[in-house]
Amino acid sequence: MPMTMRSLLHLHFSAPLPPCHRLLPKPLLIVPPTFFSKSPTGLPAFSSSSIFSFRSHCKVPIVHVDSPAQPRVAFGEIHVITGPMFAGKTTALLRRVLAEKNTGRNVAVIKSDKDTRYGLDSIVTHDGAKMPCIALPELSLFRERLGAEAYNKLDVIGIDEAQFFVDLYDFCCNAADRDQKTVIVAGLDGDYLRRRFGSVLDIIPLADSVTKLTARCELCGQRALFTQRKTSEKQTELIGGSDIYMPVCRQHYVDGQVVKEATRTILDIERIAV
Ligand SMILES: Nc1ncnc2c1ncn2[C@@H]1O[C@H](COP(=O)(O)OP(=O)(O)O)[C@@H](O)[C@H]1O
Ligand SMILES: Cc1cn([C@H]2C[C@H](O)[C@@H](COP(=O)(O)O)O2)c(=O)[nH]c1=O
Ligand SMILES: [Zn+2]
Repeated sequence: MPMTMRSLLHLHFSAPLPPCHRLLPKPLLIVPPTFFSKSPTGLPAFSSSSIFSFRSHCKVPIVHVDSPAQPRVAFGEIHVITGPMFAGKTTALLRRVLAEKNTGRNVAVIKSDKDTRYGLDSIVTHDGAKMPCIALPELSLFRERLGAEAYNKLDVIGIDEAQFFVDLYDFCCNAADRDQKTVIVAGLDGDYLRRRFGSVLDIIPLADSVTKLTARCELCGQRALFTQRKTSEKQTELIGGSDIYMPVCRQHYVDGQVVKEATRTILDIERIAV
């Protein structure tokens, strides 16, 4: 049964568009050639006059695809790499961006300017591997900092320390849905209390792929899923490396929390006793 014009338009416009699409240009109507050719019943799906009226009624650009098998790439991609500290997130990001660059694609890497551990002009792994990057307080400044012409030529955007970007969701949404970029995002899923960290978890529904990496537990060598803070600071954001944090398995995370609670209780008792 050939799709009728009304059902096609209903299908195309009935799905509610999520908020990030508010900035998008008018939606494209992508139709395969079969839409305007013979229908399975042998009757033309639409006569030439109805095509004209379809175009005049359909107030959105119509993009023909060459064939249903190879539609033109009209959208980008989002790939998320997450896990605890020392899991290899930056290493994986660096490798994927290099792989894209080696295929001739135009790449750029962004990191949060809050990450001052190794300077602001590169992303640096805990092993010391480096790649030039642009350090920003917010992702919305990227296009302006790079320049519109250079941005439009970009194929791949890498983002490191993604947990520090408050505008991660909208940036990724627009870069992939509107600007046809491949966005590769590396960031912590949880903070030292195993709570969601920034907006990394928010972009999971937008993602083509999600990779959760693990490190090695500093205390037993098992898979480390969590990051334990070794110091007593309580704020969520505290920049640092192995001086402040260590990756731990579930058992040693829980044990560590018990020790911290017991220590806190003893200190409170001593404080009261004085
Ligand atoms: N406990 C650990 N478990 C795993 N890797 C560790 C550990 N401590 C140090 N490393 C080193 O850290 C590297 C990962 O660094 P990096 O890619 O910057 O991780 P992330 O970005 O996830 O913090 C590993 O290749 C390894 O050499
Ligand atoms: C767990 C945790 C980490 N941070 C900071 C510490 C580092 O500067 C980065 C993570 O770096 P990496 O590339 O993943 O090694 O985040 C923080 O501010 N708060 C935390 O709870
Ligand atoms: Zn352990």
